[in-house]
Amino acid sequence: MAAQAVLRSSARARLLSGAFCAQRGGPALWQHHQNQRAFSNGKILVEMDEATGVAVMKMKSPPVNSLNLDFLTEFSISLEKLEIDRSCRGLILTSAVSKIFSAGLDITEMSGKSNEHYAAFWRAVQEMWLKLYGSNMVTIAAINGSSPAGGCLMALCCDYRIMADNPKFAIGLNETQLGIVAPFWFKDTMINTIGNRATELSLQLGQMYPAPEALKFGLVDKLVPEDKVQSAAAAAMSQWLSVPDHARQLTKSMMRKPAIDRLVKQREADINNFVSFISKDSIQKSLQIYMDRLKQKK
Ligand SMILES: CCC/C=C/C(=O)SCCNC(=O)CCNC(=O)[C@H](O)C(C)(C)COP(=O)([O-])OP(=O)([O-])OC[C@H]1O[C@@H](n2cnc3c(N)ncnc32)[C@H](O)[C@@H]1OP(=O)([O-])[O-]
Repeated sequence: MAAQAVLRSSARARLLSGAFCAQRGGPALWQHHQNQRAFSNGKILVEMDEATGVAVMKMKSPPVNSLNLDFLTEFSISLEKLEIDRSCRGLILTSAVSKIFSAGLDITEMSGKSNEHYAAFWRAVQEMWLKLYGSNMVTIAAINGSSPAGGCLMALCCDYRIMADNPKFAIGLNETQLGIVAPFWFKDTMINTIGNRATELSLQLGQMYPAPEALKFGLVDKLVPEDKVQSAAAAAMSQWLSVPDHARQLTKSMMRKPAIDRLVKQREADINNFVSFISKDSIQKSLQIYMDRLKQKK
């Protein structure tokens, strides 16, 4: 629980100190409408049902919800805001972009930038993971589209995953396909979900799994028709919320704390590793080739 408590109190301290606010012009305010409260930071829309204590967070950064520095900052601010709101017990994470959950880390943030930029970017990726994986809320991913790499990581951070039953939508940690390496905490998150052997296969091959295969591997928990993803997530949420919060939270922390502590202990070293890796000429070349291929495929 210590890591959890530290996460919570440091999140609150940063929010109250306005560290993020000064930088981005302040957190968005709640708008009230009957039993609903909502706020938007631009790339993130949040609607909370006051009767159920469930917030739905929609990622809205077209064309592909790629995770750039702005997006990650807004995401972490939004999550902090919900985390410190005692009336919010559950979070459904989904996408407002058709056919895409998230394309993962924004590759342009990892190409042709300064080492200072890479360090700030990686810290924001770590922050997103620490907050989402360590959240006290029940978190359910409503995966309504493709979800490679960092998008898959976000889904894996949630307690339960429901995906649209469409073989065109794929999910997985495909980093090796780009010539880059998922860090140990991406790997730990996947091992904690699907086990060691399946993770080894997935990570070495950079495998993307179409939705039906993802279900077989346990990468997602349930497939439903595309138009039922949100309602299925809401139904699963009521089941999860029927468990007393304190018992569920302690159990979640018991399962996840070792992985969280591992990153907390070596955050700076992990940032340094990322910066020295990503700034190598050979890695920059690989990313360039991958981006060119993405554009040519059109
Ligand atoms: C060590 C670090 C660990 C790394 C973790 C990661 O997450 S690594 C990340 C690993 N992530 C991946 O490997 C995902 C790669 N992406 C895909 O596989 C597909 O884009 C898709 C399936 C998400 C959507 O297919 P679709 O046919 O619906 O859409 P489309 O393909 O036509 O793309 C539309 C526009 O978005 C652009 N763009 C796309 N993704 C990214 C991105 N991540 N970033 C930036 N830009 C991206 C794309 O170039 C195009 O731009 P244009 O030409 O309009 O200027």
